[in-house]
Amino acid sequence: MVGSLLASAVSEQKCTVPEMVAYDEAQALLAACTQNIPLLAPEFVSISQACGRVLAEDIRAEVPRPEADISAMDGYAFRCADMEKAGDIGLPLSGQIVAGDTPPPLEQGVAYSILTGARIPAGADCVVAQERTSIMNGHVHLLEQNARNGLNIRRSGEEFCKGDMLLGRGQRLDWRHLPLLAHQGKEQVAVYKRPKICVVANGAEFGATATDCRTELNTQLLATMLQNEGVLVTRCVCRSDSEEDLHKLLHQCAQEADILITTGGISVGQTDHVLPVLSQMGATCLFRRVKMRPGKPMTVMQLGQKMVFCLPGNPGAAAICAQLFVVPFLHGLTGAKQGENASKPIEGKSSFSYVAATDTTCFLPVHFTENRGENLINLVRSVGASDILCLTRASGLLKVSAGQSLQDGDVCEVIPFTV
Ligand SMILES: Nc1nc2c(c(=O)[nH]1)N[C@H]1C(S)=C(S)[C@@H](COP(=O)(O)OP(=O)(O)OC[C@H]3O[C@@H](n4cnc5c(N)ncnc54)[C@H](O)[C@@H]3O)O[C@H]1N2
Ligand code: MOO
Repeated sequence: MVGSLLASAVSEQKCTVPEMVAYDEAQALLAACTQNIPLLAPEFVSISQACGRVLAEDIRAEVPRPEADISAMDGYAFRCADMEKAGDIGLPLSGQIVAGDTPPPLEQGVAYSILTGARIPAGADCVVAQERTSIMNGHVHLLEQNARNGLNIRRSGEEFCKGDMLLGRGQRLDWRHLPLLAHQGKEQVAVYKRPKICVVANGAEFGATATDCRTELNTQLLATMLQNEGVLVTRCVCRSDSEEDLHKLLHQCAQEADILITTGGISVGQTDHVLPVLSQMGATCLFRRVKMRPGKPMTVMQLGQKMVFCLPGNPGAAAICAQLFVVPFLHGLTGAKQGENASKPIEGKSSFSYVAATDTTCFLPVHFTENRGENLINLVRSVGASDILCLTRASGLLKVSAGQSLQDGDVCEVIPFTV
């Protein structure tokens, strides 16, 4: 489905781009490509199914909140002027209002008992909390002279009025948004359709018969990361180094998915078949290899009308490339608001120095500590692109552009991980 939406973006992109692109250039190529992709089609889902989905419509209030003037306390509703006039005698209690009642107007010179959330009767202008009163001979007396107009009354529309914008198109829905939709009496809401993504790993080291067997990690890592973005993900592993097996699997995945994500098998080794197989299948390159670390082999292709993200096999590099390239692409596709979805950079002060090579943009795993009100950015120990431990110790990535030298004390921005 995304496939057809990608049609206009595919254009005549052959491998005319340079062999290896600078990081910013790779991002620009992808952003330009994303811009040409129309947003996904909307569909209606029930509110109970809407969590994690991206709104495809603006939601304006049709019903204000509170819906009417209501009491903020369990207590007594009356007219201030009546209470003042009654003095020591107090006001006779002549009714009880609970939440859900539509009370009759307040008669002259009386008080009603009222519960929190119940509608204020017409004519009452004050509610005094129960514990600030005493009842004697069926009359309400104030313990303090604190009654005033509007006391403990929540006015209709004080939270929002009819016509106010509640949620904007592109908002990713979570538990915070659902009460607003329910309040507006919505049973169904328009959300963008979810693209189907297939994550494909490969390598003989994941086969049961391998003598030096390894645990396949990346499909779990990537599927979980991307599911958090509200897409539908399936996982596949080619557990051999056979080009044929890989071809079969990728062909099958391409039939079923809107977007393909491969991991591993894209470097220059004899068993790195992913790119030749995709080329055989007719895929063309948006860019091939990026001047970045980790993630140098990162490649993006287009297979007919489908995007193919070829991530490195090293798990740390795969995770970082998915955060930097795939997640923002998905946000663009679903119209999800970047800021709302945790891609907003966080500012801090570096507690270390680092010099990036002249031709390589570096992404460093970092975490924050607080020091005298300042956000300090600390380098997390990492042994390189295969490191999965450092991901759990880091809260995001510090970008040091090619040729840049970062000084201890420099103010910079961290790209937080989406979690
Ligand atoms: N001669 C060169 N060798 C390498 C280069 C290079 O430029 N020239 N680049 C290095 C860089 S940088 C990276 S990153 C890796 C990427 O290679 P691949 O993407 O082809 O990945 P693989 O070789 O298949 O695997 C690398 C490493 O990661 C492990 N791996 C792979 N997939 C998974 C998975 N799904 N779950 C867990 N672990 C996985 C694999 O077992 C290897 O240990 O190439 C360098 N080499
Ligand atoms: O660039 Mo690779 O992803 O460093 O190991």
